[in-house]
Amino acid sequence: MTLYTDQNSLLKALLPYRNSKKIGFIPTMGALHEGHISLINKGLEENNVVVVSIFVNPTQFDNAGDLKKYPRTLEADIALISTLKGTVFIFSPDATDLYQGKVASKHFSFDGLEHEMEGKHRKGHFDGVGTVVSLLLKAVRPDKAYFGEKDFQQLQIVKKLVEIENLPTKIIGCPIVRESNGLAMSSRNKRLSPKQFEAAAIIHETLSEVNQKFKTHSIAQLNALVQQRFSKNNDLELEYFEIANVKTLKTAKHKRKGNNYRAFIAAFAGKVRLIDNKALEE
Ligand SMILES: Nc1ncnc2c1ncn2[C@@H]1O[C@H](COP(=O)(O)OP(=O)(O)OP(=O)(O)O)[C@@H](O)[C@H]1O
Ligand SMILES: CC(C)(CO)[C@@H](O)C(=O)[O-]
Ligand code: BAL
Repeated sequence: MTLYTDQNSLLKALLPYRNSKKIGFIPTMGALHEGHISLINKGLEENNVVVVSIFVNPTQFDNAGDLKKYPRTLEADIALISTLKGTVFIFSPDATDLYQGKVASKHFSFDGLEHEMEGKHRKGHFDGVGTVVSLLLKAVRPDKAYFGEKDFQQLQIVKKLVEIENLPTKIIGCPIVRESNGLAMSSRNKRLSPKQFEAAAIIHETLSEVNQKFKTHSIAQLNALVQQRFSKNNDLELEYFEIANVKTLKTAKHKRKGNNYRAFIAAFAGKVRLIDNKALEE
């Protein structure tokens, strides 16, 4: 493991890998957990070197409190990555080095993907994500970059970004890694009290119930079921539940033959916002 805190030294270190070797890339905001490690290990299996960026990107936050409280655990992240087998470069720049000037978002159109779910509830979020991922992909120039399905909408948007910007990187989606109670691993889980952590299992339980009932129930019935389940829970507040088409991410009101759907939840445990999703089997 080697730590780089500026683009120039990272780019120099990557030079010997540029021609015949493969470079894998895992962008993160740090506070690493087993979900991130699964992405890094996949990157190590498929490439000669893996770059892990650790950068809490201010332009994708619409909530100053969320940005301030975002867990920052660089020393522990370095220690965790040091236990892995293979060549890993950690890239942990400051905002001015990465943005090379004004720390601000560019505006993107991702064929409307940016207006759904997370886009509706976190203003400017996908402009911030698009801006920073574009900067990172242009700097690192990886063969493959790995993103988790926990942030399924982000994964689809990043695939669209490389298409729009004609970038050569292949975007790989990776399955969601969960805690033993089913809660999707997330850096923000570190902010949950033990009680909230247990209560948050309702998110995955609900998605699993929706999946079990998807064949036999209408979307309206499933919406009602989810609202009712959350209304009985005092620790979690539902922000949205949506069944959406996997390609357009548009809300599905009725099931249509030949379409694939996924169920999505965002919920608050106190001030901590959690998201999860599940593929629905017909
Ligand atoms: N449980 C998980 N399983 C698989 N991939 C994950 C998981 N959690 C995060 N990732 C992926 O890791 C990458 C970096 O995510 P990020 O650093 O934002 O961590 P996070 O745990 O999603 O944090 P948070 O949701 O609190 O921002 C993203 O591609 C994300 O989808
Ligand atoms: C892709 C990303 C690293 C961009 O800041 C972030 O949105 C994340 O960690 O999912
Ligand atoms: N993992 C998604 C990054 C964010 O919540 O801003």
